Amino acid sequence: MKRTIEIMDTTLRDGEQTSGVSFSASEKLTLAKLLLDELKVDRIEVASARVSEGELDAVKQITSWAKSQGYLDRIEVLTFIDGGVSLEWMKKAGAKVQNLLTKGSLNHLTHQLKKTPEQHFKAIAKVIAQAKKQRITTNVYLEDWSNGMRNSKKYVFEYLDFLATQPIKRVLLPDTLGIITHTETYEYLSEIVQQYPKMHFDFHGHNDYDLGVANIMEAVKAGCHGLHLTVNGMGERAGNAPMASAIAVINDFLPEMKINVNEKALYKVSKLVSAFTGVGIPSNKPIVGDNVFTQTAGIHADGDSKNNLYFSNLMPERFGRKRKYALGKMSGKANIQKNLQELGLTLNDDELKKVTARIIELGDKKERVTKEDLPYIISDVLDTDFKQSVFVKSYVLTHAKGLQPSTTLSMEINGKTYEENASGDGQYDAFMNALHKVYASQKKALPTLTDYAVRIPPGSNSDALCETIITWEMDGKEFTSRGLDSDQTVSAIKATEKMLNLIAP
Ligand SMILES: CC(=O)SCCNC(=O)CCNC(=O)[C@H](O)C(C)(C)COP(=O)(O)OP(=O)(O)OC[C@H]1O[C@@H](n2cnc3c(N)ncnc32)[C@H](O)[C@@H]1OP(=O)(O)O
Repeated sequence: MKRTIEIMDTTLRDGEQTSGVSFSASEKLTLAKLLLDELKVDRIEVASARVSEGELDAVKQITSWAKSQGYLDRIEVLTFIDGGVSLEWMKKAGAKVQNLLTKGSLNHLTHQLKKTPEQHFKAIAKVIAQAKKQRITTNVYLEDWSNGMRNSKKYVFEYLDFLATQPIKRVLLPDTLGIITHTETYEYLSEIVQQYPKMHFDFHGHNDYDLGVANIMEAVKAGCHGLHLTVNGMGERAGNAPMASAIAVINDFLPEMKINVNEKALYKVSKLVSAFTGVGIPSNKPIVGDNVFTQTAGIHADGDSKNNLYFSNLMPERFGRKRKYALGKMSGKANIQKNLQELGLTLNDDELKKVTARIIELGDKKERVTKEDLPYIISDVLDTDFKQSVFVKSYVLTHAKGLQPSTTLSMEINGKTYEENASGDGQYDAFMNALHKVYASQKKALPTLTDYAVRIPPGSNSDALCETIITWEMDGKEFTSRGLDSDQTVSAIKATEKMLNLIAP
């Protein structure tokens, strides 16, 4: 029978300890719903007690929603040994599970709390008893436990002996500074799990040596019952073990384990956390990075069409994503064919060679080429019949202090001229609102904008040029268009004009 591993997400507590990150109450509530209902993690840690009024409000909103869903026992708050102050805070917040922060190393106990083990255990027993009286469940963190195992093992086991006598639900073992190797993780946890077979142990890994995922894997093998993870590996310093990679590793390499997490929701949650925190996802971040399902080299693209030679278990569709084929100087015919197929275009061998040569030439100049540029390149290289049918003819963009930005827009579509005005939250938003009016007047739908990135193009030799790359979605298909101009809004409008021509009948 498979052994179930509980997944506790701590993006909203430990993840928020990323320098410069602060979630608003409504963002915390939105993420709490997504984490429990769509990603289907078992538990979430949502805040540390006592932090601020804003945190209190956020936890109140989450507990009130969770209560209505019957989820209160899945919402956890980190608390302190403070004579009941944290418990009072929890009561106000309506939370029912505390993760009590205690000292897992003699070093921390002696130098930070300046207590003896006996004094510490007595104070902890008091908080646990108080919590029990208030019907609050207690889990206990042994902060700096990994250092404790290295330097004060006798203390750790004395402490665990004491905890075994206490009415607690789980023992939470953090590698607080991310200092242990995968071998130590396995060794320390095996010893503990075997010595206390009736207790539940969670492992909480940090990523300071980039060993977060390796360590959670060993923790599971050693018999741990739960893992703490954060979306995108958010967290203090180098962050925590990242959710997406950890889930894929458990599913693919530990088939005797069962987890409830829904792989298909990993990408969506990752994007939302990135949007709320303003912390970008590195393009090579496993599972969720922009580039991780893109084949760049011509040989790889070719092999994909020949018995799926370059496919692995890590299929993009598992995570709600799609394989892409990059265009640039490392492209061969196969990359271009794959992109043409998606656009519904066909070229003969000779044409394909010419287009490939042009794309390599553009790549050599460090130009970014997207699938959506192909019709323009083909038309240019082969002097063929890609006729632009949609033109942004002219526009006025206004931006004045104290007034909403607005746009007056004139478009030509299949030879007919349309004019509209609209306001918006920014100049581009106003432009899009005017565009929507033009298309609505013809009963035509526009794609949804799903991503918008602005950068200085590499190799442009001028910081006055700016490139806007917009990702769109329509009828389940995702596509990207690109515009280049010295003005940011104009570059976005150029990218939008390209998109309009691609969807034009
Ligand atoms: C494993 C982790 O990631 S732990 C993360 C825990 N969460 C947080 O720290 C949340 C953010 N922190 C805060 O908002 C604040 O630090 C608060 C509200 C918790 C406390 O603020 P302050 O009262 O100003 O104290 P300060 O931040 O200086 O914390 C140090 C005090 O906490 C004490 N302390 C350390 N660990 C604990 C503990 N487990 N339980 C109780 N007190 C503790 C220290 O001994 C020190 O006390 P002292 O001033 O008497 O020497």
